[in-house]
Amino acid sequence: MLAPTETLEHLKGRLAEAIGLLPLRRPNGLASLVLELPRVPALAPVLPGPQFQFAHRDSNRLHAGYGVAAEWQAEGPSRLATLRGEAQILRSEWYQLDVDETGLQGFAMLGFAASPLSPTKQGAEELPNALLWVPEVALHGHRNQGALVLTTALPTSRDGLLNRWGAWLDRIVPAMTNPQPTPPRAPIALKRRGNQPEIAAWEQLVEAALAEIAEGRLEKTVVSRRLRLAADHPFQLDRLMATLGELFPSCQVVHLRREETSFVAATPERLLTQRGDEVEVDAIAGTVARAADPERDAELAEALRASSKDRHEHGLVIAAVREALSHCAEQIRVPTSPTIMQLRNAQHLWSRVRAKLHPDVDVFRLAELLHPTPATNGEPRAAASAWLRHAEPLERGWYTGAAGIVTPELTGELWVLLRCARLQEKTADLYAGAGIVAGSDPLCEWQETEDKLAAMLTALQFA
Ligand SMILES: C=C(O[C@@H]1C=C(C(=O)O)C=C[C@H]1O)C(=O)O
Repeated sequence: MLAPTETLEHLKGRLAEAIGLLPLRRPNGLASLVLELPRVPALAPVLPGPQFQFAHRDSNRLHAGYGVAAEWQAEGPSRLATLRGEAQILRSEWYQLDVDETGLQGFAMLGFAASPLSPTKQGAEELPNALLWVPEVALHGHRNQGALVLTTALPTSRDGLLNRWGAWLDRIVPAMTNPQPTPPRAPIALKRRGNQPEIAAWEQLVEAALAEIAEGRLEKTVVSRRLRLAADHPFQLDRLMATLGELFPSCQVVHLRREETSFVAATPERLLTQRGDEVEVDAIAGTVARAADPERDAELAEALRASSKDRHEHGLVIAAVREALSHCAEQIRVPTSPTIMQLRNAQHLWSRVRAKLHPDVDVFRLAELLHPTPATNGEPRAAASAWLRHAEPLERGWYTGAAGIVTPELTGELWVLLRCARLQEKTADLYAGAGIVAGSDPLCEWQETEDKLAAMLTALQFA
């Protein structure tokens, strides 16, 4: 195996050899150079500046990006259509040079806030409403194979590019070989700095949702809350990412950062995975806690499986996913009954829905059709969005939005942004929600959000 300095020299050598093969004088578009890595880290290093990371421990997949080679932002009801238009142009103008024949290529990050409309309440994001982002450096790892993908906007000069990309390699390659950060031995004390809404206002919010349901205007809605935590030292992002990966190996661990604020999640829920003409969607709704005692834990799971309220809540998500897919796919397959997804702090009813896509359906179209599902918004969709916009006292920002990876062919995988926090120095804002249907109890739903918040809260104690 190559030592870190040898890896750096090797990659710089490959860069110097290959740079002359790139069409740097083209008047527009992007050029990417794919360089094979002899060793792939489980996690991408956290560096200063704009970056994103998606790490999934169980499937050994890592996608990360640093710097901005190109980006497009959009807002409003046609935000995904706008970004699709940009991506279609990009697709025809993106040159990829895979000198090491890795079969890997550059990719973009697509992400968007819960609502396409501009914020009306306090606590707005630093992230734009919707963003398509091609990083200057991408790190791609799957099992033992990995690559660094360097990307530039065209036209550009050979010498300037050699310097820029060389400097990126100097920053990233040594950082990639750093040992995994060690978490503190004992959990750090975090102070609770208040909820939005507090419990009394939450009860009123749930009662108001139940009244909408009783009057037939809504069938389901998902109300959410924010918990502010304070630490006595700035959170360590690299430690947090490592801890989330360890605690939630089946979840997608996400980090998004443009400026000062880091958005971090460990989400169990995929909005969609598109592979060739196949699409997979997670329907996850219906939740109970975990119990330390295995017998009690199994009883809880059984009660969830048998609960008609939770099955109804779950069924609404399946019906909406089915309806969304009927516009772009056929052979929609839904399991006859949901299985139980067990996470450290909660267990959910889960159905994996699959379908065969019509030709020319891309990830933007799928996101537009599927998001938001009743798992995070409600049913009917438009009525639930409108009701939440006026009734929910917090700005969700990217919580319950989605983010993931888009390939140059415009396929990809997007994750619903749940079990997440916005971090700024020593402050963390955590978000969680609960689905309300007829029969929901406000205090049980509050407890459910506590269980969901516990995911990020536990991890933050080791950051
Ligand atoms: C809204 C959240 O989770 C969603 C709501 C669920 C429910 O109400 O049972 C379960 C999983 C998620 O789809 C959250 O984690 O904040």
